[in-house]
Amino acid sequence: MKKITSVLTVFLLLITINVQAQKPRIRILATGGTIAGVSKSATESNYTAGELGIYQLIQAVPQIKDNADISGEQIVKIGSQDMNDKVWLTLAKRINELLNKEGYDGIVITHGTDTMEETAYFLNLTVKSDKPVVLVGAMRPATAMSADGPLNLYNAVQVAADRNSKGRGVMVCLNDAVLSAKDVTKTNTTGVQTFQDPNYGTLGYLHNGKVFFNNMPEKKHTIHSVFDVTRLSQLPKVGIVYNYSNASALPMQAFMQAKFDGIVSAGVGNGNLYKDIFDLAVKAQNQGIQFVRSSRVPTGATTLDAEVDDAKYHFVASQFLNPQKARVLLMLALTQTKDWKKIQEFFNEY
Ligand SMILES: NC(=O)CC[C@H](N)C(=O)O
Repeated sequence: MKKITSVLTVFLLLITINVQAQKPRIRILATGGTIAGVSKSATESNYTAGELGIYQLIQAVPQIKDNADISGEQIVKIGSQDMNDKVWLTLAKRINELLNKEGYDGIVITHGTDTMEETAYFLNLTVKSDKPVVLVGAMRPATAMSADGPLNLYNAVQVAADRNSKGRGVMVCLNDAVLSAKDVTKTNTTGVQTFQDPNYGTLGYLHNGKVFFNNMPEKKHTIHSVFDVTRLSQLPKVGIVYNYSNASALPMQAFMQAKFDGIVSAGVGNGNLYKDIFDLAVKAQNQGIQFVRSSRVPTGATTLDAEVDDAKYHFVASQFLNPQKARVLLMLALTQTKDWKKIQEFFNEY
């Protein structure tokens, strides 16, 4: 009996050692951006985004293999100013396969910073897993003096490999900060500290490659999201119109003529509209084009029924979503319903 117990103990010990030795399997999906950018010199500020491939990026930071089993694949090689619905659908579907069918433990996406917040929010609503998905980029090209890409990539892998990252939705990791896809925004055109959450602060931060979390996102995301793009090959068409003094209503007219499915307004103040845009918004809504009020102001919510009577016109208020993220949620909402009340509920919940 004693013999059986000791054999069993050794066996269990071996299993434990083996489990501990297994590093989390992290897949890096590369899309381009400055993190893969190349310049003629180390000090020049003009460069071409997205030049380096995924294997060069992985080779440049061998330390990412210390705590994770790393593999990579190239999805596209673009500056993120050219990001589009097709790449979003490819990314969402591929991530769902990798996490739910191929047994990966986490995903890192290298991405240009210009539209990173939009891709992050789209994935936050369409990834069907609570495993970590982390977007990372850089503000200085790979060839620059003090390039920020290598440390950002190392940090992003640490976040994707950390057990405590689970259930926090899609995250953005740059400059030692971990930010929520829903609330993060690019705040500076050139500085390495560009990504901020001006309303709620960070989800966490990194120090010496260790992740420390201090917040959990409250709004619905990933496994709690009703949006499913598995069978979609395109998304509803939604455009954004900008409000300003003496604003032209021509962009509004163009979207209506082109029969867009929805229009988001980057309003002034609490989502207010220039009068010509307001008149067309009422018409658009009556024609079945859903109108969402957001704001060009970087902080605070666009609230329901402030100066505009949303209930009367069946407009939707974007709450804390900026215009570019309100566009993402409206596109996904329109895949489910055309009912403005239901769409407003989505904007309250997500
Ligand atoms: N810092 C950057 O990544 C900007 C490069 C490029 N415009 C992009 O968004 O991909």
